[in-house]
Amino acid sequence: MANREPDVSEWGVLTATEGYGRPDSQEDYEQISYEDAMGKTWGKNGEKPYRHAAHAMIYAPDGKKLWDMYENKAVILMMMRFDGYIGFPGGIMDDGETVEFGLNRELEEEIGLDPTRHSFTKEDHVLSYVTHNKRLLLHFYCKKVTLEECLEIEKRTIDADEYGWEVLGPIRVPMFTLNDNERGLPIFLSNKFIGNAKEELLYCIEKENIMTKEEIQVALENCEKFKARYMR
Ligand SMILES: O=c1[nH]cnc2c1ncn2[C@@H]1O[C@H](COP(=O)(O)OP(=O)(O)O)[C@@H](O)[C@H]1O
Repeated sequence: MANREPDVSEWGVLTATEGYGRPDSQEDYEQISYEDAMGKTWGKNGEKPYRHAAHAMIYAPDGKKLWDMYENKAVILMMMRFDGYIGFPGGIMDDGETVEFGLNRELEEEIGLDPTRHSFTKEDHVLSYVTHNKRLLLHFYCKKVTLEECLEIEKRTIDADEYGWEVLGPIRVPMFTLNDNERGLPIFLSNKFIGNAKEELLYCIEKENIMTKEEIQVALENCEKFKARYMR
């Protein structure tokens, strides 16, 4: 039988969610307050309302030195997603779920986080955004844990239900820069990140006093210099 492109209607469950995972433009992410995101029904009359999604950064202060030279300022957990983008664990809320309940459910499914030990609450909320393109209200959370807890959380990720499917593996952000000013965090920042995950990462690095605004700026400038030389 001749090869034939499957019709979109044959993609099954993917057709319902496929739009959410698509590459997107940074301009479409507008920061809003948590109250604004929660306080009204988003979407025009007669259209399906926007959905909520939540993602989270788990980190611990570090201090270990790479080759006895480069101090790793923190262990920050991200992940390689099914689509090749780097992001934080989390996802879209099911109907009727509160955002924090749905976030804890997603974290258990995606990284095996034990909700009896590390449950996320409103206290951990950092930022909210709306993206009209994807009709999503995005919420971002951040939690500091001890280094021991962080390493244990990281280990559990490969036993999670979604490991090997939606989540292809945990990733640590290199929180150091080698003395060529590029290898480490600057080159890491040249990766492809889903949604506004890169901005969320940098926001939390500053907010949690892991690096100063100036240090982050230098890393971003060195990332751009690297990209100008090696990427098209
Ligand atoms: O780490 C993140 N930070 C910010 N937005 C994200 C992140 N990960 C995903 N998103 C956004 O949320 C949408 C849905 O998230 P995700 O793909 O995790 O949901 P799902 O696992 O329920 O399908 C993505 O298409 C993207 O726009």
